[in-house]
This record gives sequence, C-alpha cells and structure tokens, in this order.
Amino acid sequence: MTGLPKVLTQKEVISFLSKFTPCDISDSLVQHGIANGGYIPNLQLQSPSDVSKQEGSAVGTAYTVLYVPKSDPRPAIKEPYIDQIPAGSILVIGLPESLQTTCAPYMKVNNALYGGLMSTRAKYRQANGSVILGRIRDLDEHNDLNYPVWSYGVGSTAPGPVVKVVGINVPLSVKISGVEKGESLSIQPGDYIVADKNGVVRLPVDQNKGIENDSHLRSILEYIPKRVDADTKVSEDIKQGRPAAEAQKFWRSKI
Ligand SMILES: O=C([O-])CC(=O)C(=O)O
Ligand code: NI
Repeated sequence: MTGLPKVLTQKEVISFLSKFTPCDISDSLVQHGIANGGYIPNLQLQSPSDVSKQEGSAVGTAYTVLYVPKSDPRPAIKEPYIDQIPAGSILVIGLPESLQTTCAPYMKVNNALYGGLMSTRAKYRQANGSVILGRIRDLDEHNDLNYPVWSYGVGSTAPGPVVKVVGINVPLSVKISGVEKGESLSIQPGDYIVADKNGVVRLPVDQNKGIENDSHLRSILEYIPKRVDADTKVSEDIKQGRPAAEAQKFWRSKI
C-alpha cells in the first residue's frame, strides 16, 4: 500500500521521499515524537529565486562541509570538497556555533560560503541540491543551472579570505532560537534532507543500524502517504462545510 519495498536501499528512500513535501515529512516526524518536525529554520530558497517556478522536492543524503575562521588551529582540508560530492546527495555547508546567531542574519560571516562554480560542479556530479547555513553569491548562475539552492542570505565576496574547510562529512550543529532556551539541532552526514519552497527538513537516520534494518525509519516513511491521504479527505470535507477539527479527528484517527 505504501509502495515501500521490504528491504530499503538509499536510492529507494530518496525516490520515495521525492514524492512528498517537507511538510509531509514533518507531520510524520511529529507523529514519531520529534516536536520540531526536523525543520532547519530560516533557510531561504535562492534558486529558483522565483518561488512559483520551484516544483517538487529536492531530496538527498547530507554531504556536510564545515567552514571555520582562518585563524582556527585546525589545518585546512586541501582537497576541494566539491570534487568528492556523491551523486544523490544534498550538500550542507555550515559554520561553528561561535559564528552563528539566533536572530537574523543567523551568521557572523559576511563572505559568501558558496557560489555558482560549486553548483556547476555539484550538478555535474549529480547532487540534488545545496543547503548553505550562511551566505551564497552568483545568484543568476545557480538559477541558470536550474539547480536548487537554499541559504540564510546572499553576499558578493568569496569565502577564501576569511574561512577555510576543516571538516567533510562531520556533524554540523545549528544554533536555533526555539521554544526551549539554548536549543540546537545537529545535522549528521547521511541524514535525509528534503527541501522545497517551505524550507528544509532533516530526516535523521540511525547511522549504527543501516537503513535496511531501521524499523524507526520505516515507520516514519510508512506514515507519510497515509497522512497525506487522510489530509486530502479532510480537505474535501472542509470544502463541503464540515468543521476542520472534526474532519481532522475523523480522518486522522483512521491512519
Ligand atoms: O570562488 C569561490 O570561492 C566561490 C564562488 O564564487 C563559486 O563557487 O562560484
Ligand atoms: Ni563564483
């Protein structure tokens, strides 16, 4: 019924998630006890910059990159991160918490962390999108490539003069101002990322289990189409005049 094969592969999960929106994923994550629904807040769709042109969801596994100030004692990684980006991934570039702010503009770095040439290479290597927890530049280039990009903001200057890459496929922590004080969330390499005009959602994967044996992941995936079907019926009922809460309760109780 759900179209989920018995044994999951990464490709199948990506193709399954591509049929749904970040909102659908969040509904299932909330149902599975994740109160924030996996949402990574404050990211803006930059490509396409005309939101009405954005179709479907960009889905992939997180390929993470950590930028830190040039003064950081850790050595810079010499090999350009973009040349190793895997097919089917979503590039996620972040900064350490010391360079993040919980109010706009959400980062202290005014140089762009990412530009059009990186998108050109990412697209060539069949990555599915880029999520930059910082600024990007070359807006027209990402748009002309028809390659999806989200970021906190835009800029004009390349990253090189102020920051360097010290981590590839490392966890990224994101400082957020949530309901609880000092809330933060963490993006692990390999997590599924689903993004559209509503923003960016992270679907965590238990890295120790492997997706083929991850019953929690399976349960999260199985709930998604059931909830979408229920909410379609809720919508039909509301259009016929049924009160919203009554329709929601009725159809969602059948899931
Ligand atoms: O030159 C850089 O470092 C970043 C950039 O603009 C690009 O990737 O196009
Ligand atoms: Ni550029």
